[in-house]
Amino acid sequence: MSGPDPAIAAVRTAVRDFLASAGVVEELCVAVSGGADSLALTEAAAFTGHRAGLKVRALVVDHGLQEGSAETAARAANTARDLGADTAEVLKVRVEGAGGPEAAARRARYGALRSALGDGRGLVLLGHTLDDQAETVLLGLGRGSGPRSLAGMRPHDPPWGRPLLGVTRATTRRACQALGVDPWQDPHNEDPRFTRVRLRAEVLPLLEDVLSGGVAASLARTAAQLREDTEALDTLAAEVHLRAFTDEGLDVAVLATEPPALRRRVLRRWLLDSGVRELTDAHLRSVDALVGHWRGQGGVWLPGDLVAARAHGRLSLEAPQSTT
Ligand SMILES: Nc1ncnc2c1ncn2[C@@H]1O[C@H](COP(=O)(O)OP(=O)(O)OP(=O)(O)O)[C@@H](O)[C@H]1O
Repeated sequence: MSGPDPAIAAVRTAVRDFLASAGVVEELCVAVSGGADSLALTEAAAFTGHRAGLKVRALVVDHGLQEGSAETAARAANTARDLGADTAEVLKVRVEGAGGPEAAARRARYGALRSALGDGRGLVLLGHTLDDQAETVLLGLGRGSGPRSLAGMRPHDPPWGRPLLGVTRATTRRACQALGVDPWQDPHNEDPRFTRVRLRAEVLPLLEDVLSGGVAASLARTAAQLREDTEALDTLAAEVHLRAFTDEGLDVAVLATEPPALRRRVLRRWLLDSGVRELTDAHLRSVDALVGHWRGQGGVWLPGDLVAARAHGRLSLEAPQSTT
């Protein structure tokens, strides 16, 4: 008796392993764009989910941005049902707000997917692959991002789940072929005006050639290693935060004895939790200088209209003094 096609089996195994390590899942959803990644994922989620007694809901977001988007979404929903999803819904969203159409679409998409999920312990599976992870890491390296960005996307990031971070895009394409489905090709994925498209089409193939292959897997491995390091450092930083915390602000004496890398993690968490938005590395280093390079300097202005200042051995965060 022959088993399933190897590509289908590889995707199913990835989903099975992911679900086995996900803890209790009460509701299993799959975010379906209609592309090869999310269709292969849908089949594997239905196959694995049904064996675990779970119903599988396919969620397709229609951003309404491209002509014929409603038909594309309806087709994706139908294919998801054909592949075994128990239900398939199209979520129509309005794309608006700051940051350009890509960012606005992303916000609307994740907002709609989150709202579609019930209150229980539900998961929305996303079809990001090993290649997506490699592109994220490479992009981050080129832009000088910190280890948090280079750690890439997390497989378990409730309510999001990414079971395919160890599966290549070529495998999901082969799985779709073996399943007899014709995935939707997003025209944006061919458009060289997008940095990510050029990275995918030009930079990664060249790197693969120069380094004799295996680059995408290596980049994904680097991300996984950095993720472990980042999580360990975050745990240590949370302990320092607890020791430094007082009602009047953070105790400088506690922070000053810590290595800068740990100190900046404490300060980052403190600033983000206090409402600072779009914190850059330069901001963070200026706040850190209030501890590590103290020469009586004034407060640091931060996005979100807040000022971090040092007084009486404490760091505090306040609204700026009005000058009128
Ligand atoms: N229109 C959509 N409806 C439902 N899910 C979607 C849609 N578009 C993307 N997704 C989900 O997100 C996954 C990643 O998609 P894609 O790589 O196109 O997104 P991205 O914009 O590159 O990444 P990110 O979602 O991290 O911004 C898909 O495999 C799918 O699970």
